[in-house]
Amino acid sequence: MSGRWPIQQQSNLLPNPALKLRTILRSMTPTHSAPSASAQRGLFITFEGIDGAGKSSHIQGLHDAFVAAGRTVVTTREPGGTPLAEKLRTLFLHEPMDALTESLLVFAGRRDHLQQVIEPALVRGDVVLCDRFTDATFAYQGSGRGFDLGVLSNLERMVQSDPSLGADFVRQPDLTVWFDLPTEVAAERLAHARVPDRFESQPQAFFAQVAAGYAARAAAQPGRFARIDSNQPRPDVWQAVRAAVARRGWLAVEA
Ligand SMILES: Nc1ncnc2c1ncn2[C@@H]1O[C@H](COP(=O)(O)OP(=O)(O)OP(=O)(O)O)[C@@H](O)[C@H]1O
Ligand SMILES: Cc1cn([C@H]2C[C@H](O)[C@@H](COP(=O)(O)O)O2)c(=O)[nH]c1=O
Repeated sequence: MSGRWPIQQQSNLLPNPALKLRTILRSMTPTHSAPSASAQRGLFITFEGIDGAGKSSHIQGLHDAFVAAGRTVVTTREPGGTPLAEKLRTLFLHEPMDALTESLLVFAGRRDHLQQVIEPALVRGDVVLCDRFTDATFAYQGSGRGFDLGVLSNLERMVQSDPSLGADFVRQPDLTVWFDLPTEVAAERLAHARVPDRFESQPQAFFAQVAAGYAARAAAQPGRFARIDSNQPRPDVWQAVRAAVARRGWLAVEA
């Protein structure tokens, strides 16, 4: 796959610090398109699913489609998205820790990411495409690790609040594209893909719990979620992703 996001994904495997820094900074740099005629509302779109569900190429595809439609796009990821949060990501993915520590690390990075990257981009009217966000914390730490969902809800409210946007404001994605794939298919795909990190090396039973966590979040907020059947050839998955965005009027329907 071409473009900058895959370069950043590979940074986990590459110990070269200069390359890592370069790829992180790239992720924070908006891709500018031709100026549009009128100011547009910012859009916050997140991408979720168990490891190996196949998000990556479609994030790049949506990036290209929004730029072609005249939008400025920021492509980013969690854990990560800022220099501080990328440092936390490295610890998160590679150091042993319990579920509370995982949750605190990921929400600390999220706070920085929101303040430094996501909220400013939305104020500018950009499209923010974020590979994973808080639904991943509920799915992985909550459902996967069995960590207290009430504590996660409190952290979500605290970290995603912004008093300048209202006393009760809690930032949520405008759309969450959920790539749903049977755990055995994801395991098969990952077996051929890369060296596994701390999460990717978990057994299928863990991913079954994570998948149940995503299903519960989607059932609780059906308007925000678009479930994509990822157990199809890549072009069909792409059509479904594009249609989910087009249905909301944010991209034209593809001919
Ligand atoms: N529709 C598909 N059919 C077959 N293989 C696919 C499909 N989509 C992606 N893959 C392959 O599955 C593997 C995982 O895909 P990808 O890295 O895009 O998943 P991901 O959801 O971004 O994973 P992670 O969240 O773990 O980074 C890759 O080797 C990719 O080439
Ligand atoms: C945001 C977030 C992520 N995780 C897990 C999910 C994945 O296994 C990794 C991130 O790797 P990716 O290849 O970039 O998808 O981290 C999590 O456990 N909790 C979270 O909040």
